This record gives sequence, structure tokens and C-alpha cells, in this order.
Amino acid sequence: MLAVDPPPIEDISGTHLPVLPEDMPWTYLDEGAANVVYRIHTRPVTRPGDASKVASRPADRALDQVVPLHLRPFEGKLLRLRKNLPTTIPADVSHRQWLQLIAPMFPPEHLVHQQLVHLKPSGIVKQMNEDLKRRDQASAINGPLKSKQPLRPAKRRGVYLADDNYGLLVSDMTSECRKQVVREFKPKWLLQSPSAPRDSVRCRTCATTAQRDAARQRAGEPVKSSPFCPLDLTSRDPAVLVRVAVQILEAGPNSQTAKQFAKWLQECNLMHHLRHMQESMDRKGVFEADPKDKNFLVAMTLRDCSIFMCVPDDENASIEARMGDLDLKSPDKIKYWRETEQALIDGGWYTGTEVAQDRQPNIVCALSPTRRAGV
Ligand SMILES: O=P(O)(O)O[C@@H]1[C@@H](OP(=O)(O)O)[C@H](OP(=O)(O)O)[C@H](O)[C@H](OP(=O)(O)O)[C@H]1OP(=O)(O)O
Ligand SMILES: Nc1ncnc2c1ncn2[C@@H]1O[C@H](COP(=O)(O)OP(=O)(O)OP(=O)(O)O)[C@@H](O)[C@H]1O
Repeated sequence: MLAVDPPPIEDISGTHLPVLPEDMPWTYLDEGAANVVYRIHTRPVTRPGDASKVASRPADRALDQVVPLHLRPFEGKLLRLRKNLPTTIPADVSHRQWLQLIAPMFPPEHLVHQQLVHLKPSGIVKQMNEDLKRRDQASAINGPLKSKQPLRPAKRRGVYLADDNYGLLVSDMTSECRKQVVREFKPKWLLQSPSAPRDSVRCRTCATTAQRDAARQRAGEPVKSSPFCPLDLTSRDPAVLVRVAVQILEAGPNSQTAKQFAKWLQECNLMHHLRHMQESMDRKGVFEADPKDKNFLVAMTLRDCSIFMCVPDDENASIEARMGDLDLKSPDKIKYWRETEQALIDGGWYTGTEVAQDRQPNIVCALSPTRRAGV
């Protein structure tokens, strides 16, 4: 169990939901394709003008003051807000789907805890969108931001938050893990895509990696340094588990952390359970699946979740892990999924028959002939 057990999953009738205070200090933390994540500060900022150095981080806690009562529901939480995109849905709808369809499939200790929060009274979304726009402008000219906060990654610019009534409070895994190191990775497709060619030599994820690396190579950009094959995450071979742990952590071959991670993969059932759920929720694949079928959407969601791991300093202590980014996928993504699959098939990315100029010999998928031959 983690140091802090998750509170029980609440009902979402709306009556007891926390309301984000108007004057709640916040700072941009990070973002993905669909959400922006903010730190919210229940304690005063320690250095004026540098809001990223805040007392809400565990190391600063000893120094700080008592958190006012009305801010306690926000202690150790991040605010996760959806972007205004056709494929995202308001947090109240997505949270209900998470409660009904996703959370019951996994033990609570393997889930990042999430709860709804009222946003409207705070007017926070407007402020955050102004901040994102400032960030875009500074990013475009690579100029400084007063607060020295991170710039937006180029591919994320120009997209802003939806003006919703609710957001999500998620447990901040960096504080949940206290003094331990937090690592995050996406296990992606733990089984081959049901619509991949029979003679595939790459799984869905390795095929995608090959396709992307070839595009990067053509553009003269460096390729991803340490790809891993997700099928290895459920291998029964301890040596394969160590190798995939080294790849994910981008560690040295003798890394103690990688050994701990490999041990966790061997002993914890989570990856096997996730694989089983991905398989049982979609046996047909993206071409034949009904995009309105909730099970199929759950499968696609589970194929894109993130795992946050708390890696302890003590080599004898075990790793603890929680799954996040489990918003049910929108049926509107079906066109993208089918086009993606078709491009992987047509480009020869599954079968390793991509054009000579694009060859990607360094991606060694668990399905490749060399791996099957035990080399
Ligand atoms: O299509 P994939 O497998 O590349 O997955 C997409 C992810 O790319 P990845 O391969 O993890 O780098 C992609 O992640 P990034 O943009 O690469 O951070 C998103 O997670 C996307 O989902 P959504 O648009 O946020 O709903 C993901 O789309 P789907 O999971 O809906 O396919
Ligand atoms: N509970 C958490 N604790 C710590 N950091 C988090 C947490 N949730 C999100 N983050 C950080 O914010 C980033 C973006 O969050 P998230 O993955 O939820 O965005 P997304 O848009 O849903 O992602 P995707 O691109 O996969 O769709 C994460 O990669 C992680 O660095």
C-alpha cells in the first residue's frame, strides 16, 4: 500500500464537491494532448516572483505554516483541466464514466485518486487561458517568462482550456511518493492489435515507433533514444524484464532501480491484469469495432493510460504504482484510429516491409524473428 491510502470514491451528486477558492494560487505544471495540469498552492509561495518554488512540495513542508481549513481539501492535489478539443469531454461526464467503467476494474491502490471540483466561482479558467496565451507568445520567441516557469512544448501551443463548470483534482504523485523518486511511463498496447497482419514482426506500439522514427529521420531529427516493446512488460523471462526496465528508465545495465522495477513487473499482477482487460474489452480491433461500444472505448483508454511509479531508495522496499490518464476515449476518435491502423498496415510498419530508405533495424520488438529465435 502507498503511504497515503486513497480516500473512498465519492458520489458525484454535486452537493459536497469542493469549490475552488477565487484566490487559490496556482502554477502551470505540465500538459498532454488532452489536459493541462496545474499545481495549486495551499501554502504561501516561499520566494516572491518565483511561484514554481512553492511550499506545497514535500521537502518544504517542515518549514511552513498550518494550511487554512478551507484549503485542506486541496492539499497534495493537482488540478487537471481538459483542453477545448472535439475529442475531450467535460470533467463531470468523464469522471462519471471513470467511476462507472474504469475504477471498478482495478484495486484503488493502483489508481491515481481523482475527484471533481467546482471551478466556475473562481474564474480560474479565464486566468489560466490568459496565462497559456502568454506562454505561447513567450515560447514562440523563446522569450523569458517572469516566473521562470516552463514554456509550452511546440506541438501543444494554440490549444486552450474549455470553459467548464468542473475540473478534476488528482493526487499529486510527486507528493504521494514523498521522498521516493516518481517515474511515469505509458505501457500502451500490451498485446498485438487485433487488426494487425498475421505476418507482423512488430506489435502495434513498435510499429508506431518505427513509423515515427522514420519520419524523424527524414526530417533530420534525432530518433527516440530508448524505445521499449510493451509486450516485454508481461514477459515470463526475468532477463527480458530487466532489459525492458532499463529501457523505460533509460538506466545503466546494472541499475539498482531497474532491478527493482523488473522485480515489481515479475511480482505485481498489474501489467498482466491491464493486458487482460485490454484484450477482453476489444477482440475485434478498430476496423470492426462499434465506436459507440463502451467496452471498445475502455480498451482504447487502457491502451493509452499512464503509470506513476514510486521508486523507493531502499532496494528491499517494493515499488508502488498507480494508473492515471484514464478518461474514457471519445467515439469521435474512430476515424483517427482507423487511419492510424491503415497507415501502419499500408506502410509495412507491422510487417517490417517499410521502404528501404525508412528501414528501422534498431527496433527489436518481441515479435521480431531475432527475438522469437531467442537471439
Ligand atoms: O494513437 P497513439 O497510440 O499514438 O496514442 C496517442 C498518444 O500518443 P503516444 O503514442 O502515446 O505518444 C497521445 O499522446 P502524446 O500526444 O504523444 O502525448 C495522446 O495520448 C493521444 O490521446 P488523446 O488525443 O489525448 O486522447 C493518443 O491517442 P489514442 O490513444 O486515442 O490512440
Ligand atoms: N497525478 C499526477 N501526479 C503528478 N504528475 C501528474 C499527474 N497527472 C498528470 N501529471 C503530469 O502532467 C502531465 C500531463 O498529464 P496527463 O497525462 O493527464 O495529460 P493528458 O493530456 O491526458 O495526456 P495524453 O497526452 O496522454 O492524452 C503528465 O505527463 C505528468 O507529467
